[in-house]
Amino acid sequence: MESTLKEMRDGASVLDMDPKSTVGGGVEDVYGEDRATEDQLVTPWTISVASGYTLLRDPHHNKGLAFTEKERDAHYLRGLLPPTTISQQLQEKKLMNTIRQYQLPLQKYTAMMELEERNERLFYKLLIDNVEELLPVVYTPTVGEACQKYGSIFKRPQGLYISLKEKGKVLDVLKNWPQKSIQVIVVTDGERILGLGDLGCQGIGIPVGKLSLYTALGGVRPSACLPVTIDVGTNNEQLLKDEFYIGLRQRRATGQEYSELLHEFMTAVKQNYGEKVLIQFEDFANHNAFDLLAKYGTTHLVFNDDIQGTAAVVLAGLISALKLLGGSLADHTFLFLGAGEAGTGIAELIALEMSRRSKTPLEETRKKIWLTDSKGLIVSSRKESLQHFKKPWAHEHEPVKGLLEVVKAIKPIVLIGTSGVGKTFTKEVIEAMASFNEKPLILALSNPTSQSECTAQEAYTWTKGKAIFASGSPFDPVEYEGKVFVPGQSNNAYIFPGLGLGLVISGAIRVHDDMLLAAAEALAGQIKEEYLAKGLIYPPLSNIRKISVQIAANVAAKAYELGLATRLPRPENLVKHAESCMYSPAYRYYR
Ligand SMILES: NC(=O)c1ccc[n+]([C@@H]2O[C@H](COP(=O)([O-])OP(=O)(O)OC[C@H]3O[C@@H](n4cnc5c(N)ncnc54)[C@H](O)[C@@H]3O)[C@@H](O)[C@H]2O)c1
Repeated sequence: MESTLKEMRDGASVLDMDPKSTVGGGVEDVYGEDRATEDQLVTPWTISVASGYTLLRDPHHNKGLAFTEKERDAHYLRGLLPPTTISQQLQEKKLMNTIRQYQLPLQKYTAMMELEERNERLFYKLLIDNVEELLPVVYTPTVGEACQKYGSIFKRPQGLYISLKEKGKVLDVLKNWPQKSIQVIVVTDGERILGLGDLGCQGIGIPVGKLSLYTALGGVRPSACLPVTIDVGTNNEQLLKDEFYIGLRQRRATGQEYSELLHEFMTAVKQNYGEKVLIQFEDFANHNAFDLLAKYGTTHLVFNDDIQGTAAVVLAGLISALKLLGGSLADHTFLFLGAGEAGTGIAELIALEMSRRSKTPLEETRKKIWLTDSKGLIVSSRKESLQHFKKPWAHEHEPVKGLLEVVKAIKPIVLIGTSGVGKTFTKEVIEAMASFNEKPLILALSNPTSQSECTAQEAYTWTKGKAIFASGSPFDPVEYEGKVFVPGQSNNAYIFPGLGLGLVISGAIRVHDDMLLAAAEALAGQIKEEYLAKGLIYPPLSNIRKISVQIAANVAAKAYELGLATRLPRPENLVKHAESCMYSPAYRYYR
């Protein structure tokens, strides 16, 4: 153990250590806490053994009133806690009672963040057991408000801040992070936070939230997750004037200065953590997002959730919806409002799936898909002035402006909102969709709720109950003429945790489009007739850990098939293997 500790202190990768110390060749577990079964004793290692007051203030090992009598004796806790001993279940009950009493979502968010800083396992226990209730608290929509007000609610840094001040020293900054065996990094530059625009350094709330879902929904160990904000300034005037703003007080650096800092970060990550660390780009503005993905996609294990994760979750919903609509994807026409990262990313994956299934060239299958941006329908006469990622969608058609006119001209069966602008699916638009479709499929994907293109209530009432509806942020069930409609949540939270787990357990070194298709197919495979009967095109989020296992296994299988996996030999049963690698929040007993 002495030598292991020394290696940890020196930053040696766990992969360099005794191979028996890893879980079945899967997710590494430096502390051995997930390796032992729950009735075995484990040691609460930090760098030294934490005990007494320090142990109570160490969120990784603190159990509060759940410390047993024996542990209180062995770890110098006598007198530091009131005499009662309670179970993790009772702690969970108490905290859920408290959280439910808060009226404002932001109060619930703050309570959850404070819990994470106090008792990490209890935080994850709450999140996993109450996922449908707490996902909107730690993730969209509340995380959006938290980012907007981050300066005021900021208490302890929850991630790594890399600003222009750190240029030339990024590797040293990474070394300051206490955990050495990182497997997943979520990084943002804060320029396009949800549909809320440029929130600069305060965008850190998004990587923090996403990574808590990597653990809760995908089972990646919390200590293997690293949230990062790259701070190159902000163009948000309100934040620049806000005395509580926590970021650099300057306008955004662009061009060479921007790309040099990003490049230094990408290089340092690979140098410090190796080739198998997953870097998820999150909420970058589209003028950088596509270029970063293209630039680093061939040298790093990178993934853009807005472009690729959204695409996989929407494709999964569409594959499920075919059971209600009939026919194949290629038999239908799709229209997007919004031709940015999410819109073009989804469109491309749909076209790819159609192409693979019908053995038709991609250029042909793209013609079933139409996109609209702020200037109207994307058509060939606009091609010269279009951004590069919009060009493949410039089909032959006369120019059309206004969504209602576009809907009438294209007559899609699927209408997808990805513009980030709320209330754009008006009554007239939705009624038009219902006038020529028996079952129009309406996906209002923009986040948070305020930016949703329409509400679930509007979609069901304006189509007189004909619509199949899903949205990016959650909506409650709607009763229309005696029937209850349950809106699905088309959110990439269904995909990225399982996808990440699949990449980690296979030791994948690149993300390939076929892995996204594999993830989408695994998710679609989880939809049952009973859900479809209620109008749901996604399975309930309460099953998410099981869903993530299926996604991880499918993604890992694809990684092995493509020769991109490095954890050899390939485990025979990938579903069982994925399951066995997942983090459990149950308390461990300390010797
Ligand atoms: N549900 C999910 O899982 C999910 C995932 C990713 C993104 N999103 C949401 O999708 C939205 C867009 O994200 P993005 O990354 O694609 O942003 P983006 O900035 O890359 O793209 C926005 C697009 O909308 C267009 N647009 C803006 N105003 C418009 C208008 N009035 N009419 C028509 N088009 C307009 C822009 O020209 C651009 O093409 C955000 O609200 C984001 O939160 C949801």
